[in-house]
Amino acid sequence: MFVALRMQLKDIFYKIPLLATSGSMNTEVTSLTMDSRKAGPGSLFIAVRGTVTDGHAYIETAIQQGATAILCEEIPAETNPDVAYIRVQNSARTMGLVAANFYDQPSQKLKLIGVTGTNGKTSVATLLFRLFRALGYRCGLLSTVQNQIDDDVIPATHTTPDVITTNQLLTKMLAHGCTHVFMEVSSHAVVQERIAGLSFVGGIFTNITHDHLDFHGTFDNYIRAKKGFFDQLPASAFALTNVDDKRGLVMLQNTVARKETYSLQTLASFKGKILADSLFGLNMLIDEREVWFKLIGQFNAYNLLSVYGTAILLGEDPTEVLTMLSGITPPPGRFEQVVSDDKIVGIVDYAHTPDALQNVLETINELRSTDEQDYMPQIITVVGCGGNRDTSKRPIMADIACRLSNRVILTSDNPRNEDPMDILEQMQAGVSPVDFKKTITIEDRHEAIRKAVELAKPHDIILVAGKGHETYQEIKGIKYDFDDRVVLRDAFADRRNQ
Ligand SMILES: CC(=O)N[C@H]1[C@@H](OP(=O)(O)OP(=O)(O)OC[C@H]2O[C@@H](n3ccc(=O)[nH]c3=O)[C@H](O)[C@@H]2O)O[C@H](CO)[C@@H](O)[C@@H]1O[C@H](C)C(=O)N[C@@H](C)C(=O)N[C@H](CCC(=O)O)C(=O)O
Ligand SMILES: Nc1ncnc2c1ncn2[C@@H]1O[C@H](COP(=O)(O)OP(=O)(O)OP(=O)(O)O)[C@@H](O)[C@H]1O
Ligand SMILES: N[C@H](CCC[C@H](N)C(=O)O)C(=O)O
Ligand SMILES: [Mg+2]
Repeated sequence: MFVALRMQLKDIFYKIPLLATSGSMNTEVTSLTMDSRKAGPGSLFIAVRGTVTDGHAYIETAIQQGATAILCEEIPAETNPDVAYIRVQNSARTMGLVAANFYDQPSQKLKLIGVTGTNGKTSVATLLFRLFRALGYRCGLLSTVQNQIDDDVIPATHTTPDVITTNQLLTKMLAHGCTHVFMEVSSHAVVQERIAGLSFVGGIFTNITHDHLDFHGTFDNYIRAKKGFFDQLPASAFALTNVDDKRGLVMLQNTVARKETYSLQTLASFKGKILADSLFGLNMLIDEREVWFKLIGQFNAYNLLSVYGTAILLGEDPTEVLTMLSGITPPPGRFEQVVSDDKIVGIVDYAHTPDALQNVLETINELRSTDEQDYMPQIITVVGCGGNRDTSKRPIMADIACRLSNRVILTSDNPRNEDPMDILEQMQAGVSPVDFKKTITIEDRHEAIRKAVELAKPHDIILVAGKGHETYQEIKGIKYDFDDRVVLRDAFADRRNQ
């Protein structure tokens, strides 16, 4: 059911602090937008200062396209008498409050849980979504891979959508009868106020390591951004943190939410222990109960523990939660295995940060040594680093790949607007002279994966890192079809036919 929205400015700005207004607050608004290109008759255009340009420069364009009201930090020198202008301190933050009022506070009408941290957000949010569906609830998911309303998949453009889109999606979720929504909260989203005005019942912190220093400048700023999410939680919410992470408690320093912890190493509200970890899954002890899970690796033990803790904090029964959780599969592109007929194990994983790459490779190294055959399988890693993103992680990731693999093929991963060879040279700079002979540099990712398959012998493990679920390779503004899993599968098939 689609209900056309129509609201007067005085209702949209109910209880929102304003610095100045010009024009009538009885003006009717039928849509919200922060992009002049999407403004139409009856729009409220919100001028936001961005990283590339300033939305204030597009106020006139938005009015020409029919916008009847403008929310901004600076009212233009020349105003249009038919348009209402509202000046506020921070238009990005106010946009969140406006969106919540316009859509009638959807986040307050369901249980919204946010997940933040460098790695594990998609994994934890998706596991929660799958768990709560298995427990019988109608659920929503906002994640890097996709947004979802029960079975209905809505493509995602960001890890955390802009706040107007989020409120629209929450409204659809409510209409569908969803009671629980799990969303990723990226550090960009916190800084850009994409979560302003949302009402969370809980927040989860996974971990924090090196990433996005291009955007945040320093590691301290990055920590502050993640912490900003917990600072915003209300007293009625819970804040669940990983105390095995050095910054786990820092995250909760200033929150008024109820503090809860999880750990594999120390005393915590939710305590877990790994009993066995293999290519078939994890055996863990959680709250004195022994359970087998389908996920692999220590990092997934943390993800599972945070999911368990969240479910208990939301009032679910421990035994039922563990029973359901033991049957749940990982999200796409997270340690996804593609095995050849002659038993080469391909692993496609979204590890695109130094910490994630290290975790995945350490896991592969540990699991490899427990294999039964006489032959010690070789690890061949195919990896690249994204263009127009944090440059400082490039040499570090190449070094980690070399230290933890027998062969490394350096290749492209969404070069975007950069020259792929520049990125590859920056990666090569991190490789020690001793390790250099392990590496081959092949700019074309397709060729790189085929080379790995050509080099592999039965039982070897090929890790294709960085793109996981992605189905494109972005080069100079164009997204070409590309899927690591498909390329790997095709290369295995060609090997069989040779
Ligand atoms: C660096 C960054 O985060 N950019 C985001 C930001 O864009 P921006 O600040 O560059 O915007 P801008 O181009 O300067 O424009 C400023 C304003 O003018 C408006 N405008 C602009 C042009 C015009 O003709 N008319 C007009 O109205 C724009 O709509 C915008 O409101 O705000 C936009 C609207 O919300 C986002 O789409 C955009 O995401 C870009 C595409 C992006 O790639 N973001 C990535 C880095 C990101 O956000 N990633 C995180 C996950 C990271 C992780 O944890 O791994 C995510 O949450 O997805
Ligand atoms: N708890 C964890 N700790 C460390 N590494 C993890 C953890 N969970 C997953 N990983 C690794 O990080 C990769 C990305 O995981 P995931 O997609 O869940 O993270 P994310 O935080 O959503 O990433 P993004 O910032 O791109 O949205 C996985 O493919 C895996 O290699
Ligand atoms: N959310 C992350 C994903 C990075 C994935 C990697 N494949 C890349 O393109 O760098 C980003 O937009 O920075
Ligand atoms: Mg994610």
